Amino acid sequence: MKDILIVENIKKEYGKRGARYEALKGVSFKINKGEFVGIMGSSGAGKSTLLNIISTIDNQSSGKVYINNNDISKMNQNQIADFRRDNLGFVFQDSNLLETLTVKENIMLPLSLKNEKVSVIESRIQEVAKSLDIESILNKYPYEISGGQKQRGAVCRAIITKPALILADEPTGALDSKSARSLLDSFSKLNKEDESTILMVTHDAMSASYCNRILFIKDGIIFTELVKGDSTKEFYHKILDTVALLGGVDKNELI
Ligand SMILES: Nc1ncnc2c1ncn2[C@@H]1O[C@H](COP(=O)(O)OP(=O)(O)OP(=O)(O)O)[C@@H](O)[C@H]1O
Repeated sequence: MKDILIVENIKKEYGKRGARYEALKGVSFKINKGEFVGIMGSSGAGKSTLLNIISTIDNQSSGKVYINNNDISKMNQNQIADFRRDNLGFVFQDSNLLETLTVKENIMLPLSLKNEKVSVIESRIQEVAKSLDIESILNKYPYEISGGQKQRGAVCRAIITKPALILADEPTGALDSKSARSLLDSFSKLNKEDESTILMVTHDAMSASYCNRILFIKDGIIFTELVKGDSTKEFYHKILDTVALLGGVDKNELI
């Protein structure tokens, strides 16, 4: 099985001497091609810090990150920008679609920046729009469509380059539950049918239950890991129990 992501003993310190804070205290894990992995943990546990390092947006204090066999700490700023564009797809809580461009223009942006041929761009847009069921809104502007449709547009933009790894930070955080489920169904479909590898940070147990595996972070370390078995319902309840154990949420509030 090919490792798409290898995180080796990552540590991250913030602040200067005398006021140092260690946000990550030695985090190690691997993600195989075709896995859909969730990261959970209470506020301040270090999830965003970890995702920012894997995203190449921030640097670790020590440790290694390999994405698709590349040691990202060895790259200069130009190489990192190209690497990010070619290998990573990002989906955030807000779609971040550019308001002055149509949905289609937003989605094609990463390929336009690569000077890809128009015919290639056109056929790839049709492919991703069909897969995310947004063919009918391609010519609309972001202000003309719903939050769920915007997020599906953002996913199309993230996958148009066929990235090795999709990084999603609370992608359903701003959606109602129906739109959230529809987006998560799309992630599952991409994962199962295209073997897309997805790493998703979420606070939400329902969203997490779509993953194959969850890493729980507490105080800068991986506290535990849950692997999905045959039953999604059982997995969901185990997630709730673990979240309660971590002290993040009262289990009874979530049911
Ligand atoms: N730039 C920074 N300077 C100093 N401390 C920071 C910085 N960024 C994060 N921290 C600290 O590092 C710890 C981990 O923060 P991080 O944002 O990774 O947590 P998180 O798990 O993503 O939390 P949340 O779920 O609330 O977003 C926190 O204690 C935070 O205060």
